Amino acid sequence: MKIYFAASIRGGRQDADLYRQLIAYLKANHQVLTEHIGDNRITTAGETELTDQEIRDRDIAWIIESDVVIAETTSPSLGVGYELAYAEFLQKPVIILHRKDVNHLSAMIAGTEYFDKIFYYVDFEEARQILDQQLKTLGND
Ligand SMILES: O=c1[nH]c(=O)n([C@H]2C[C@H](O)[C@@H](COP(=O)(O)O)O2)cc1CO
Repeated sequence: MKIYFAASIRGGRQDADLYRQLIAYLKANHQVLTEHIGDNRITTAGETELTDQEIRDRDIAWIIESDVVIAETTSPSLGVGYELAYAEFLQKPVIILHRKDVNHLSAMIAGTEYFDKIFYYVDFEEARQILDQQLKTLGND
């Protein structure tokens, strides 16, 4: 499957290592269109070699191309919120991962009926198991 992995960049890079681990795991069996999100050379400045319009247009094209959007939402990010709304607009399957006991997921995401696959997890291992199970279910649809 083609996966659009969404996670914070300008919203904060404190979880960049976790994003890298999740992307590496997904890449074993799938194509991840947004591998750069796990690159810890990307700081809160974002991808400085591209203009903001180039980033936005490329990412929307990738969401359109993707089979599923997976968002790690623990670090609040305007970009991830926008991408999730866009995925809803396109009726793309969406899986949301949010770490337990860190902060509350925005009501604008948690309160959207379309987002019915929101998982609260503790660590990479648990996230991996959730993704395994959810992607298997999607693959059988
Ligand atoms: O440099 C970038 N590259 C990029 O692909 N994005 C996209 C992908 C991420 O899922 C999301 C992060 O948004 P934000 O930067 O507002 O945290 O936006 C965002 C930026 C910077 O805003």
